[in-house]
Amino acid sequence: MKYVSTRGAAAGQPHSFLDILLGGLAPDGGLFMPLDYPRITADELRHFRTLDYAALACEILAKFADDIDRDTLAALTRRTYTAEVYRHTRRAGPASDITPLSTLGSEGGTTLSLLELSNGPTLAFKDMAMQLLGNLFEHALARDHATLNIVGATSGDTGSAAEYAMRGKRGVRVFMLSPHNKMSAFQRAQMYSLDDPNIFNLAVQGVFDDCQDIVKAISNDAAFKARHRVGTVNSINWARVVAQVVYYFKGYLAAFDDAAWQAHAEAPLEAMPKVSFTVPSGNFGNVCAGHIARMMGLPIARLVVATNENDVLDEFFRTGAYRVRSAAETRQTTSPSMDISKASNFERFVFDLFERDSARVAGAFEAVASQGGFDLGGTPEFDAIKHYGFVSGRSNHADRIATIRDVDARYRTTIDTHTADGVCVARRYLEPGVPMIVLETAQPVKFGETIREALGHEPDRPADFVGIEALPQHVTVVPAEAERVKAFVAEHSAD
Ligand SMILES: Cc1ncc(COP(=O)(O)O)c(C=O)c1O
Ligand SMILES: N[C@@H](CCOP(=O)(O)O)C(=O)O
Repeated sequence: MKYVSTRGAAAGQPHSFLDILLGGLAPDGGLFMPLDYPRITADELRHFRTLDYAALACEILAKFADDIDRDTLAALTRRTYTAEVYRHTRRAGPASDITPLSTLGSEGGTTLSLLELSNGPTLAFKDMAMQLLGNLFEHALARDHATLNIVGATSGDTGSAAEYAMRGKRGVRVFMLSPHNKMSAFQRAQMYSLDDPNIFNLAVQGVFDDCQDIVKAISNDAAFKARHRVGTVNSINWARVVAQVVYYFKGYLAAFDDAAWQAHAEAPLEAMPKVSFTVPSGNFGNVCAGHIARMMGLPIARLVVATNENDVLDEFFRTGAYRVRSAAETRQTTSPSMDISKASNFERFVFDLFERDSARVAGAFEAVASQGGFDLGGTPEFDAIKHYGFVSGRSNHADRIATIRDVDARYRTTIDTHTADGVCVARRYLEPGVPMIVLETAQPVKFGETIREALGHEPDRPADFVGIEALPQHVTVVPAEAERVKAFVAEHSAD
């Protein structure tokens, strides 16, 4: 499989998977995308049902990473997706399911379920891809005898997932930018209490988008990037997205019982039953993976993009206007990891929507940089969005509180604030006979303040996180200036 930039001008393209594994943006400022999508067959889908998570991940990754030999890939996925690593499961299924599908109940003539993606070391869906990335990076660096300085941005969960995945890894240093004082107390403690010598936390005086802009500025500085061997772990990195594709397949495979599979034992892909997914969204990385799964042929009816009060994406899918917000307009909410007003991966979807016309994509994102957005309202592209299954909705603090209370009362299940945004919006799109799967993106303990407000008690806390907020914290506060961050990286980078 070869990869090209969404903006079309990346030198030396197309590239292989290993070529683009460690980097971030393409050299022309675009994002890497596969030249085309590998398509699955109905028989393949039926075969996937016999596989455990590690084997399923190997099958799907092999379609995108054909420059890693199959045995190595199998060993890497087997080492990553273990019951020991994804051990924080609370409700359904054995831990070895890795991402159990947990049925809430029947609503609107269908089944409403949660796909548990937060059972890994840091209790958020980021662990699903990040643990694999840690092992892939180790493989690539060992091959090249190289070192890597990872510069990343987080609104709360990517940071801890990356740091837990990379801590102690030889030749790797992590410089993680987070918005100063804008994450939950638990999220801050998770990141800042690490004292591994290869981990550096930088609290940026700004919002998440400022952190992300700095990461992109560094990624766009080819000389700095090369001199300090800068890599990235945000979802601008293609490997992050592709690792997230796997659990859409897993969710689909778990959504139907044996009788339904038997009834479709000979059915072609078009006749297989469909599911819908609702995805709490901010940077568009998670739902972008759903889009890719759908483009590969996974029978998905709807991809529901759920936002919080920071509703840039909801506005786009309702009206066609993509209008990014300034730092001052970005709200600090109780689903803080989604407090994002410039969604990095949205460009990947626009690339498909514009039928891979990279000049048009470049023009649209130049308009984002110079005029703050673009408007597809009333154009054929806006009409075409429905063919991709996308719909959207937003929720707010009151909705989150009401949804957390309702799910707790009806189903004896405590959900986190981001998953609550998802459940709230999913309920607007239930269709009889089409199972609705909401991606559970974090565990409630990460947002204890809001859970207390909603339920009047503390969420359950895994034993390994008891007392974490009281540990000493290690963080350097910096202004939202790329040059200041570069100077810090240059001073502390791995040789
Ligand atoms: C808990 C949680 N939910 C949802 C999101 C939004 O996901 P994405 O940025 O991939 O759209 C994030 C951050 O990415 C998150 O940490
Ligand atoms: N919500 C994320 C923001 C970064 O998203 P990413 O998927 O691009 O890494 C976070 O929790 O940090």
